[in-house]
Amino acid sequence: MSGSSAALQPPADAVKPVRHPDAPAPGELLGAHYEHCFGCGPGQPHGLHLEARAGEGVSLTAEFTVQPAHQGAPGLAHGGVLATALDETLGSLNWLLRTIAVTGRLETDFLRPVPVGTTLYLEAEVTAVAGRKIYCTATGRLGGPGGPLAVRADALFVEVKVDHFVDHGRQEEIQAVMNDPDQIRRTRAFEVNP
Ligand SMILES: CCCCCCCCCCCC(=O)SCCNC(=O)CCNC(=O)[C@H](O)C(C)(C)COP(=O)(O)OP(=O)(O)OC[C@H]1O[C@@H](n2cnc3c(N)ncnc32)[C@H](O)[C@@H]1OP(=O)(O)O
Repeated sequence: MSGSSAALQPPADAVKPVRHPDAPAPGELLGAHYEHCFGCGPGQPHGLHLEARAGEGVSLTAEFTVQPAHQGAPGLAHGGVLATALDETLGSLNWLLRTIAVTGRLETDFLRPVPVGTTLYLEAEVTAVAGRKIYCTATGRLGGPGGPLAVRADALFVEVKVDHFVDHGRQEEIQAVMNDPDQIRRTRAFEVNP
């Protein structure tokens, strides 16, 4: 069974999402938003190393190859890892809106088992925006963009300020980010250039 709950139905005053004029061009790789992110960071040995690429409008594609470290059952991807891949892909959409947002709700359907060694081809798009609320949807297919549908998700992201991370993140990691001028510049650009 699939289909999102009432909590993920955009309200009547929701509007269509608008791609930010400074969003990466269609086809461009988005790059990691944080080196140690479990979803996309190159500094996480057992992370997903998911690579997202801008699409048309407020959409993107992403790929993730299931590694032995991602198993739940023998030889199969753990469902939580697959949910992470969907979450990360959906979160990457916010680069196209140039908005900082975190997952408020994520509803996932697991339709087919995903073996270790499989590359999951993900597609995501923002469907509606209502104030700070960003509604989006994603699919993951086996072996190719036209392959069998294995997972899908609907989600609500909520826009936050950079202070969200500064206030709640562990001091050690926050300080390390604060000491990295490139990271600060990248993040602040979202706030002063909405
Ligand atoms: C450095 C940069 C790097 C960028 C970093 C990017 C990281 C991306 C990583 C991938 C994505 C993640 O995993 S992010 C990590 C996982 N997520 C989190 O840690 C978020 C934890 N939750 C929270 O911090 C909070 O609950 C928030 C921010 C989501 C919402 O709190 P808030 O700011 O006080 O806002 P609040 O008033 O409660 O909610 C605003 C509106 O959203 C609705 N809303 C909120 N939550 C829900 C919900 N679960 N289901 C339905 N609706 C909800 C409310 O009803 C309300 O609607 P209305 O009354 O206005 O109609």
